[in-house]
Amino acid sequence: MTNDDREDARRGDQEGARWRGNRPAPGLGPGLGGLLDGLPESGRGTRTGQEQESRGAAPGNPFRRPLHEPETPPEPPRPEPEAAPPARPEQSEKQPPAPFAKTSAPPDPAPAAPVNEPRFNVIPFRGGPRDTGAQQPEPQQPEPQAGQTHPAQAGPRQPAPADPAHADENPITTEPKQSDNVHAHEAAAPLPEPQHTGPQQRAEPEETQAPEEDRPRSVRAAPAPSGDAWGHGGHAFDDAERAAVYRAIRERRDVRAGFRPDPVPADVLTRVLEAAHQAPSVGHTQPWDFLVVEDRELRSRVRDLARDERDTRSRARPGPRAHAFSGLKVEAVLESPLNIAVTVDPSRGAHGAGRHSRPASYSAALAVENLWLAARAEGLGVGWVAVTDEREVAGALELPSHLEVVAYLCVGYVEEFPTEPELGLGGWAKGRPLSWAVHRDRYGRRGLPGHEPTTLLEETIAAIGALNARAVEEARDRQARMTKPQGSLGLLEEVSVQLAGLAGECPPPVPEPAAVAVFAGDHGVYAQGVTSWPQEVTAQMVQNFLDGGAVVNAFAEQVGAEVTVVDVGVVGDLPGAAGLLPRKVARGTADFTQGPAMTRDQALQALEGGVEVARDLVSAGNRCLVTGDMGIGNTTPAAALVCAFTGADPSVATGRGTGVDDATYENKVNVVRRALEANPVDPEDPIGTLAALGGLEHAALAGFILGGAALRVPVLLDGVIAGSAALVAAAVSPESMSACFAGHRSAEPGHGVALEHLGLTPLVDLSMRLGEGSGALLALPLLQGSARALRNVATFDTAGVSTAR
Ligand SMILES: O=C(O)c1ccc[n+]([C@@H]2O[C@H](COP(=O)([O-])O)[C@@H](O)[C@H]2O)c1
Ligand SMILES: Cc1cc2nc[nH]c2cc1C
Repeated sequence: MTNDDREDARRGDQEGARWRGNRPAPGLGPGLGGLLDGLPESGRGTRTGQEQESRGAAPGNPFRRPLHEPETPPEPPRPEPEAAPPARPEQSEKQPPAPFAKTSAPPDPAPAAPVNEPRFNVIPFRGGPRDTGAQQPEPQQPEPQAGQTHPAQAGPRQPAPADPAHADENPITTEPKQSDNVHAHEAAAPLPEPQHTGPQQRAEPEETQAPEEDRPRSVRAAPAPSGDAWGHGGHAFDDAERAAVYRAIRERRDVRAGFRPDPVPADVLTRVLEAAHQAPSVGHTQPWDFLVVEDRELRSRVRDLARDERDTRSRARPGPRAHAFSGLKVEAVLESPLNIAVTVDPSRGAHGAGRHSRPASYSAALAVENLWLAARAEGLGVGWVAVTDEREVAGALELPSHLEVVAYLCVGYVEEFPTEPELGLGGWAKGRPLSWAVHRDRYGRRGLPGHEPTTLLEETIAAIGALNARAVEEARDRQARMTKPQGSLGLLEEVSVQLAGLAGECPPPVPEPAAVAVFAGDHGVYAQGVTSWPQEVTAQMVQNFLDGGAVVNAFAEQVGAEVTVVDVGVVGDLPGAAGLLPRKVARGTADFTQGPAMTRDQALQALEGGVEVARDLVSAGNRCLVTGDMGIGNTTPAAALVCAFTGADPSVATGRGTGVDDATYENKVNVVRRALEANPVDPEDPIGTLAALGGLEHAALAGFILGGAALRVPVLLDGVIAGSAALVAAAVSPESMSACFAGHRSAEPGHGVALEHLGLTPLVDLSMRLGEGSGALLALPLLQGSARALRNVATFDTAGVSTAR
């Protein structure tokens, strides 16, 4: 085969070129241009008619087939076809079709579609897309007049009206979407706004209430969407009381600093303790005790324990996390006027109802929450010192040996209550929207009350949008004004522009901290002799990752990234360990030379598993997601996916993986060819194709990419396994590529084919072929450097440097 023949097989295919037309048009710098070009000046986004179509029920929609179809069992194994001879160009008429080569004509020029901005379910960055026009500022609420209820006390907000600009964007659910800039949890509870004045105008106790028409207007039942505002049965609190309850819940904070030394009056403290003591307890055992600690000597002991523990843990954390951890304040133990240790006696009421199944600490935790809410209502701050080992605290407090410490709390009046949870303000973690946590009837059927349940995948795809045009423009403009010759940062300039467009702000946040997720799975095609390594190496390497002994650990440590390993399909059992997410969908895939590798449901489960991992890592405060993989034999399904999605011939897309001899390589090419023949794929069904030809880690990686894109967090791709998963993600949602950066180009030839097809330019090209996330982690500082340059480098005007003549 000549080079020209190869080129023909890979690229000359007209149909392949047509499918490529479905992705954003290339045009900017090498590779990245495809993602950034075509952003209309109007800043109304890039969604083409065709892309719109791909979200709806129109022809060309990858979801013409429902995502969750009734399961049909894979066909029974077919007799093994005769081994095909090695691929030769003259046999091209026998080659399997390139299904995704046939799907689409080139997109129409971008019409004035809405700007794609963070929206429903997107966790906005702090200081995020506000200035892009993407997020409308909260309407200014007038300060309450005397006797009026402040809007902040008014209970959960009404659902925001659907944003007409996006009203048609989710063809899968029929429910109106919530406004982009409203967190689902903020808009969730449909309480009517209070109509009355203040807590002093309380409703009469229930039994003495006047007839409705005789009550003051302020406490009359407000018309409510369902039932009356007094609640069905008339037992609800009045509006002001409910608002107060919800306010205490909403404004409770874990206060770490800013305690005032003023003493807490005895009556106030007693009320707060009384509230704690009224907590529900399993079997009404009330297993708690409250040790009020004012003695400075005792408190100093606990403070020292907390400080030592914090410093030890901070040293064990990767770079940016260590910094954040070392900033955790423990001084509140002494700054606050008193501490309360909530203890539990596990032996109390051991024969009580329900105690066999619920440990006493459950009840004590409820007492802590009651205490916390009552304290908030009294204007008292509470900080839970959670960094310490509770047994050591018990020792420091000289507790009787049958008692355990459930919580150690700092209590006192405070300078202020933080507006948001402090860990959120410090970039440690972001709250999960309520809609992520509510399932209907069956786990996975997500939907808030009153909304049609949807799947995680549908919701994720609906949330993905293109780059923010205004931020892209600002970043380009700034690049041109920075104190350097234009273009001198090469590809990094476009990388920074893409980061800005993704974040919806210029300069964009530096993508740190980063987390690498290594998705691990095994493969039925292993039986076809496609690799020279034993299958058990997958599980053994997972253990190595968890023990910190692999290349991914070394490279992750270097760049301060956290390593998470996700078992989506390892054959063997993996013992539970910190850093391992057990998300096994199956014990490996089926042999795809005999039929589909996975059922559709398995592929969907793995995809959604990947989305969840992305969500959780971003909720944990990560600002960059790095892909990793582990799976003996997984370069074979990767090659098959590359062939299916790009039209490349197996002889072009297949490589030697971990390293195989010539005979094994010939066989591997043949196996890929047979797999494509055994699984005729529907060009309009990318998920069916994934199920037929992919692996569980490929599916999870595709979900991980989609999940990152929906949250507008950069996804740094590793090698050929990630590249093949990105082909799936792009077929499902072309705009998801706006979040993707190719960390490196692997030596595996299918990776180059995939990257070219996707229009991604690798940041590093070191002939590596390890996987695990190794190549992407080496590229992480480049991604971060591009954002740092845009943030930190002075412009010609501010630095007083002359521009070129
Ligand atoms: O990332 C790549 O491009 C890459 C290229 C070759 C091999 N690998 C890794 O090697 C394993 C699969 O190789 P193989 O030969 O068993 O298919 C799997 O664990 C991959 O992470 C990874
Ligand atoms: C040892 C080994 C380490 C790996 N890391 C990723 N894939 C791998 C494959 C093998 C065989």
